Amino acid sequence: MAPPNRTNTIDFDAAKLQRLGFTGKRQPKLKPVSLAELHRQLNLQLQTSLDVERIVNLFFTEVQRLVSLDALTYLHQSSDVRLEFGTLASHSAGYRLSNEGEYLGELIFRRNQRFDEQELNQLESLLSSLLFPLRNALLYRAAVQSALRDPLTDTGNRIAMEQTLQREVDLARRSLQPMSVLMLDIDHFKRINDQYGHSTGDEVLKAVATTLKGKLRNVDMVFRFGGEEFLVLLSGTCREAAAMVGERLRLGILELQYLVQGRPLDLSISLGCATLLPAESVESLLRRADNALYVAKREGRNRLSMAG
Ligand SMILES: Nc1nc2c(ncn2[C@@H]2O[C@H](COP(=O)(O)OP(=O)(O)OP(=O)(O)O)[C@@H](O)[C@H]2O)c(=O)[nH]1
Repeated sequence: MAPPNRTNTIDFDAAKLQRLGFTGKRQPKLKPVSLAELHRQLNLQLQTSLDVERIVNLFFTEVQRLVSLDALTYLHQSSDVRLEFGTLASHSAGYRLSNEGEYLGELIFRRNQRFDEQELNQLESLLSSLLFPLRNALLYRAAVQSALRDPLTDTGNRIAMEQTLQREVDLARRSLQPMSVLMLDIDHFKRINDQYGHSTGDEVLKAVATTLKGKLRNVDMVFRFGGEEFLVLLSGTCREAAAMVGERLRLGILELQYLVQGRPLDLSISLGCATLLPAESVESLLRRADNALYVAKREGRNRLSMAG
């Protein structure tokens, strides 16, 4: 038998907030003292962080003082957030959270035992304490992310690249996993700007970035760290696999049919590939990738060169 699932929509406008227990009216069968106390505690605790994961985890832990749960899932696709706490269970109660039209994600409570009406009322009431901390954390996350993105190509910017590289190098060292980078540059990009204008140049940059992203796995990261220079970070990737990815990207750009004034542009990229050596620094890894890129340019462009 399929488990009974409940999906509800909650719009936390002012009226709803009142209905959830701030009107002074007692709700049937609720435990007003402990519910009120939990609201008070949640209001204090959830304000202490701007981290979405920490807030949802705190909420999951605290709510269990009133309603037992086995798991909690929180999803906010456009922010790229998917959180799972606890272990999967057969019964669920899902809520679509929004505040005055602003979508704040989906929250699913899960449990092996069916939820009763009183528990659902309590959960719904407690959700109101999550609302504003969660909204603030999502806004903060969006602000941080936009500070790390290149708005033209929607790839990571130089700051993001530096932060991520250091983290990934540390991780690769600790986990003894390989890691490679591809540094790439559009060939004769200046000619495109000179011949067709800067805005066409911008459109070409966007098309190249989109093609690169389309040819990579989700876990691979693309950064635009200079005018027409990109870095692809390939975690868990050895030299041979990185060379294959580099070739795939080179061919992808070569096959890109970008039309200007009805005619396809001749587009190509040159790439330098370097694989992290034991105890190597980020600076050294980048220097080797840059040297390899220089070799690819010198040897005629539209090619991949491997760092020694
Ligand atoms: N449209 C546009 N052009 C940019 C941007 N950033 C840098 N550029 C241009 O990119 C060009 C880079 O030129 P070069 O460094 O000479 O390189 P190239 O013409 O690609 O030649 P090779 O790399 O040697 O193949 C310059 O004309 C810059 O003005 C940008 O954001 N938009």
